[in-house]
Amino acid sequence: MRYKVFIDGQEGTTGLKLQDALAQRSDIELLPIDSSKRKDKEARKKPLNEADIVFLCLPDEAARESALLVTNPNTRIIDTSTAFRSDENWVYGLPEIDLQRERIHSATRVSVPGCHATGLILSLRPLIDAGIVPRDYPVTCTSITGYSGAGRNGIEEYENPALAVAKQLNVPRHYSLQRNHKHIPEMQLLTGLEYEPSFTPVKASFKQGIATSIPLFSRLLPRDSSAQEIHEVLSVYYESEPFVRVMPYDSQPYLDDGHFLLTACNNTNRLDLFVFGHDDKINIMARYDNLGKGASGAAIQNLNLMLGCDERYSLQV
Ligand SMILES: NC(=O)C1=CN([C@@H]2O[C@H](COP(=O)(O)OP(=O)(O)OC[C@H]3O[C@@H](n4cnc5c(N)ncnc54)[C@H](OP(=O)(O)O)[C@@H]3O)[C@@H](O)[C@H]2O)C=CC1
Ligand SMILES: CC(=O)N[C@@H](CCC(=O)OP(=O)(O)O)C(=O)O
Repeated sequence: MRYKVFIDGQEGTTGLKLQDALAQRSDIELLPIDSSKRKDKEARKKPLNEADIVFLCLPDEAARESALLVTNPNTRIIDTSTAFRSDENWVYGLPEIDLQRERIHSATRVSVPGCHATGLILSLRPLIDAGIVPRDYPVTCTSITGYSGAGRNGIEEYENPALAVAKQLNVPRHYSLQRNHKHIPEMQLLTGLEYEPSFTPVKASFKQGIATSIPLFSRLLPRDSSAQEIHEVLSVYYESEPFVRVMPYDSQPYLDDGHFLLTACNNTNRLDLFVFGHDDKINIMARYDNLGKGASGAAIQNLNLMLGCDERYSLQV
């Protein structure tokens, strides 16, 4: 069986990566669209409704518009934008938690998690489910990401030497300083936290790779859980996951002279989870490719689950 797939937004960062990966697959026929018509509503309607699976790789507003253009009940949609992640009619595409894998398999509408949200949710959800981190814990998280997360315009800005000098883009930049980043609603919804996490993203002058870091204090946890206990819970939770690797406890040997290498999962769909800590202080870190498990890789993982084929098909571990 060959599935018809249409990528709406196929000339953008996420769309291009998806296209490259799917063009190699014998089980998929990519439906074309004339480049000059790619923003034309009428021209998009045809492939949107001929496809078995549609990927939306568009800004939020355009994704909402395209989803409404799909009237064929047999067309299933995978959306990479923020538009539907908190929508109860859509399945959140993070198979590693709870019953999401089964839900994704039978879903007609799947939203791909936000890049920053992926690290926070995978770090905390098992601990909240186990009662180690209480739902009212005051969670804070810092995430450092490569500039490709900002899409085509962001990439052009960083890769334009004159602009990069004028705007001092060689220096890491904090943003969403009002603690209002667009991933906060999905972070709260999918962890079940009572309060919004205090989330600080930082964009830096490297293209690809992301790392989230979440500090916890044993004395604020109901069972005074230690870093080692937290490591054990995460290891068991993700034991059989193909893409989540819980690294050995307090992995000093994996560090470069005490420094964390956040690009180590680039060009894979893998996410590495680390637990560091001593005495009262615990630090949970996740590293992955913002364009892999943070975007296109996660989109392909969801596609594989929806089609019932090997979850790892065309993905690097
Ligand atoms: N980059 C990343 O790491 C991640 C991105 N995402 C999300 O995925 C989506 C795509 O992001 P990304 O690929 O980075 O963004 P890009 O800006 O690189 O690409 C978006 C594409 O959509 C096209 N487009 C814009 N408006 C319309 C429209 N009305 N109709 C049809 N096409 C349109 C753009 O064309 P043109 O350039 O000509 O305007 C561009 O080709 C976004 O919602 C983003 O938030 C999700 C996870 C990670
Ligand atoms: C570097 C950078 O600006 N990153 C973007 C997120 C990229 C992303 O993947 O977010 P969505 O999937 O929700 O669009 C940001 O933090 O807003």
